[in-house]
Amino acid sequence: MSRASSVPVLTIDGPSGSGKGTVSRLVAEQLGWRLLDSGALYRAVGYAAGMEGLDLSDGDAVTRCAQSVKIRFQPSADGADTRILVNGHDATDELRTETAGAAASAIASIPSVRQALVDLQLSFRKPPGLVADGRDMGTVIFPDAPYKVFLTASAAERAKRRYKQLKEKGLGVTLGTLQREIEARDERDASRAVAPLKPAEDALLVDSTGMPIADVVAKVLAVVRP
Ligand SMILES: Nc1ncnc2c1ncn2[C@@H]1O[C@H](COP(=O)(O)OP(=O)(O)O)[C@@H](O)[C@H]1O
Ligand SMILES: Nc1ccn([C@H]2C[C@H](O)[C@@H](COP(=O)(O)OP(=O)(O)O)O2)c(=O)n1
Repeated sequence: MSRASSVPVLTIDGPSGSGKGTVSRLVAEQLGWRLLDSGALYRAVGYAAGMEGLDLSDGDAVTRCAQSVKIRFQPSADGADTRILVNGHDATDELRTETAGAAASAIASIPSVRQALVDLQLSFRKPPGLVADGRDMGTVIFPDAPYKVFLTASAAERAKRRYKQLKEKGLGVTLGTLQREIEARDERDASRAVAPLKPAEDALLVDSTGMPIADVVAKVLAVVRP
């Protein structure tokens, strides 16, 4: 799937709440590499399909939406925050909700939707390098990446992290519901026929349960700079 390229890629795949987004951003900053948040693309398609009033299980309609949607990552002037524009609308806050995560997971199981996002993802591979965060970065999109990590943590810890994160954003959630939602999403992402959530054979497995973020970042950076 990926075209031959000499530009290095570090892939960071794993389940929801394992810390992929946080670790990818910090590692990309340290390396001075670009960042691909592939989950945001699936979230944006789910969101755009919802805005169009589409039935998320209507594969043809959602695929047309994925082929035509305009997604733009717009970094703030100081680079500390990135806004995500979907068809010109700043949808950053809506995209972070668990509802958007569940919609993303649902449309992500449609093979033609995944296919519609391939070229866009490959286009992020530019010098000096790319850190790619998702579910199938090391297995499907960048199988030739020289550096691959699969980041996990226990479901209980991932739910607690997400609970804290959403609470801080003022979103009303309960820990029990969140853990059930996370487990349901893991199950769907891991059991789908195309590009399921699973470690690449050549990925380093990192279990971040009980591990401070700085230690995870150091471990992942060491994959690129031993
Ligand atoms: N090792 C860690 N220890 C404690 N909290 C963490 C750790 N890694 C990430 N977090 C926190 O967990 C939440 C979810 O992390 P995030 O990077 O969004 O995960 P993912 O992208 O895998 O869903 C964030 O609030 C983040 O700060
Ligand atoms: N490369 C990817 C990235 C995300 N997805 C799907 C499956 C995920 O449940 C949703 C949302 O992904 P995202 O990485 O934003 O979610 P988390 O931050 O891990 O909760 O999108 C995918 O199928 N393939």
